[in-house]
Amino acid sequence: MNDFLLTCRNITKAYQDGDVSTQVLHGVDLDVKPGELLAIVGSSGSGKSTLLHLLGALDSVSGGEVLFNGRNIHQMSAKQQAQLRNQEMGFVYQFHHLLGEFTALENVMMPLLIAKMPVKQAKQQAIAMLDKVGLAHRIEHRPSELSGGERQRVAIARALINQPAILLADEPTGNLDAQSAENIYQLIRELNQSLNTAFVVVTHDLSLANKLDRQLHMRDGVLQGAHSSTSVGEPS
Ligand SMILES: Nc1ncnc2c1ncn2[C@@H]1O[C@H](COP(=O)(O)OP(=O)(O)OP(=O)(O)O)[C@@H](O)[C@H]1O
Repeated sequence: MNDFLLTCRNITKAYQDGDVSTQVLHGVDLDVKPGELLAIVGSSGSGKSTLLHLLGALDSVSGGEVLFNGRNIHQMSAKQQAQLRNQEMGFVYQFHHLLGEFTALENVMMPLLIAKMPVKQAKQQAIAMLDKVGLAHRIEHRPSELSGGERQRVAIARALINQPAILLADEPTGNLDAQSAENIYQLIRELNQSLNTAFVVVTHDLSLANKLDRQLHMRDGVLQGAHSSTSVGEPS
């Protein structure tokens, strides 16, 4: 047993397309502590998004294991994985994936309604979360009526509404100007402090990566220097 929220041991991933197998991850080890802000950087195609998907059980591993609070998430049933994603993990995708026909408020309420919370309570909590991300004045706007930075903030609010222990974010500042990117960083820091949410952020934005607690480099499907400084386990 250890104190890590998320642990990866020797994860491998190969994509199979007919007879062609593309090995993308070559044995990734990673430990994430509760409340840690971790950046994963690396060149395009090195496997960062692939790893993020495996951390959230959005795709299956070819080998190795991912433990969340000591539980192997790739051995869970589809139903258990869905519950894990709805209640214990949050995701912010590269292109936010907000539902265009719904307002900011409805988008943020959605995970609560999926978790069967009564509408009135879900609405109150979603308004409070949108207030936390600085969008109290935009709750009735649809994604097309929001700026890029505002959309990212709605996506973050939606990802955090169930108070997950960890948020997995793919390029949360991608396509944003410097000021909007700085605002997203400030938001991550504030939410981390007020909710103790751990963040694993895949990013090309080095100014964001440099401000987080720890930065790891993905090179050719291997994460360099991935053991936490307080890890007491045997180095691999
Ligand atoms: N579904 C798939 N089938 C086959 N190959 C894939 C698939 N998804 C990704 N790959 C390959 O896996 C490699 C890693 O992709 P991944 O998206 O993880 O990289 P990345 O480091 O996140 O890149 P970027 O910084 O450009 O987003 C790439 O070479 C890509 O072509």
